[in-house]
This record gives sequence, structure tokens and C-alpha cells, in this order.
Amino acid sequence: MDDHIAIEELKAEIPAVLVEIEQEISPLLSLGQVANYIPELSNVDSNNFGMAVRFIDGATFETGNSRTNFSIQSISKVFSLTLAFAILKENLWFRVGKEPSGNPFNSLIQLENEDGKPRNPFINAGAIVIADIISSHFEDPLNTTIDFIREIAINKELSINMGVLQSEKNYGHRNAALAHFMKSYNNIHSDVEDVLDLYFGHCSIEMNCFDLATAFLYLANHGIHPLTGKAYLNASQAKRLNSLLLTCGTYDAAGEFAYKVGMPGKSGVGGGIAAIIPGVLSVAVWSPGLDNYGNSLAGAKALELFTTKTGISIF
Ligand SMILES: NC(=O)CC[C@H](N)C(=O)O
Repeated sequence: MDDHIAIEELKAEIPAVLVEIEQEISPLLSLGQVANYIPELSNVDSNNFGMAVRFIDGATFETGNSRTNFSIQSISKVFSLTLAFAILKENLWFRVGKEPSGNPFNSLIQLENEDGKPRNPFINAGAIVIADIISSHFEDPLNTTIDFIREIAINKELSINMGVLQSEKNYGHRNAALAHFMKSYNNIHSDVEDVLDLYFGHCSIEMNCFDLATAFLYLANHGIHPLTGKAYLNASQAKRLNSLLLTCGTYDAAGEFAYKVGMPGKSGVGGGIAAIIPGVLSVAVWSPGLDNYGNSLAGAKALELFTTKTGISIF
């Protein structure tokens, strides 16, 4: 079938699919556990659910609380990796691996066995190394990172939630331990404090589903943002980043997520998940209740229903 016709038929289906998804996930909203390591996250109402789909031509479909801001947390690791990948290119992989960890995102154990080189850029240790690379490269790394995210989200208003940032710092002992441990292996070059400020800073940015779907469009379009024409990665780098999202984007549940959803995606403990289908669309979903792996329980189900009902996935 002609690609264009297939895409137009897909678009026509989506409003009804979103209605069905919202109905079907509703009993799941109470089953997840909202992140409770900082008060700002534990106070978020678990009944929230939002979803936004954006096609690379800009067509948009949304449902629920798709314009309510939430803490993007680890989804920000995709944006920081994009910046670091553009700086170091393939040399990046001397500092951080590209294998699934099979361990929780904040695990310390593997790091010791592997001499301070994190398994991949999406576990906390890996994202802290990425923050170090950005810290060493830019004069004002946090503002550079935020400006980059504002640019790809096409939203100048995006900002950090200062309450979340302060709590991340107050309760960030495990991340500090990871950073210091890697410093002992000389895999952190800047001051640990500066690196953690950047890491906590980008985790504390707030976005909504519409913003996130917009921001992921460059990954759905071979590295070029289709709505601005700006290139952030070349096609090979975009392929590689998407491969990492598929194998590592949802931590030790990445196999299950790939099996059920069939899209490269990234989750965060704020309950967001953003995913893409190359050449077609990006989709972001938000529901704060998490499963045992720290991924949005209803959010992952919504994405599974999305690919199942529409029949579209990367496979
Ligand atoms: N998985 C996540 O979203 C973790 C991010 C969180 N800020 C942390 O460092 O623990």
C-alpha cells in the first residue's frame, strides 16, 4: 500500500484508539506506586493519565491530561545523551557501555565489577558520566541543556521545578555515591558537585506529554527535527540512539517493554514514557503510578495497547 495512504488511514484511526486506551487503562491507575523518594513526587495524584501522539508532519492527537506538566526525570537522559553523543561521537563509548544492565537503574553492584564504567547511558551511573561530559564541554552546562530541550520541544517556557531539584539534592545520596565511586576510577573528570548539579537539574525539568512528543520527533526522523528542519544527530547516530532506547530505555524491564510495546522508548520515575516509530510518529504518555522497575504501569500498558490496536510498531 502507498505509504502516504497508510499514514492517513492510521491518523483516522487514532482518535477512537485513544478513547479505548483511556478506558482500558483506567482500572490500572490505582495499581502503580507513585515514586516516594522525594515529597514532590509522592504528592502527585496517581489518577492522572495523559497521552499525546505527534506525526512527523506535525499532526497531533491527545487525550486526558496531556498538557499537565510533570517531572521528566530519567527521560531527560535521552536529551543529555544526544548532546554528549554529538560532542564525543563514537569516543563516547570509552566512558560508558551500550549493553542492557539487567539491574535496577540506581544499582551500585555492577559498577564495582566493571571498574567504574556504567553499562549504558540510561542507568543513573551512565547518565552521570554523560553529565560529566557535558559539564566539561560547556561553560554553562545546565542552561545549555535546558535551552536544547526548549528548542526540540519548541517551547521556550520549559523550566526546572526548583522544589524537585532541591529534594533531588537533599535525598541524592545514592547518586552521589555512584558519582564518587566513578571518580575513583577517573571516569568523572569535573567536580562531583558540579556533575550532580547538572544531573539533578535536567531530571527536575517539567514537561507535558505534548512537549515530550514534540521533543522526541528528531528521533522519529533520523536525527532531524521535522518541524524545524534542524539536525541534532546524523541518521546513523539516530539509529544507534534508538537502538539503545529499545535495549536499555526501560532498565531491567527493557526486554518486557520491547516484547509488549515494540517501540524504542524512555521512561522516568515521574511516570512519563516517550517512544517513537521511525519515519512516522512519536508518542508520550504519563501516569504517575510505577511498576516494580520504576516504569509507569498504566503508561506502559497504554503504549502496548497503542501498538496492538493500531498494528503499527517498529517490527
Ligand atoms: N529512573 C529515574 O527516573 C531516576 C531519576 C532520579 N532523579 C534518580 O536519579 O534516581
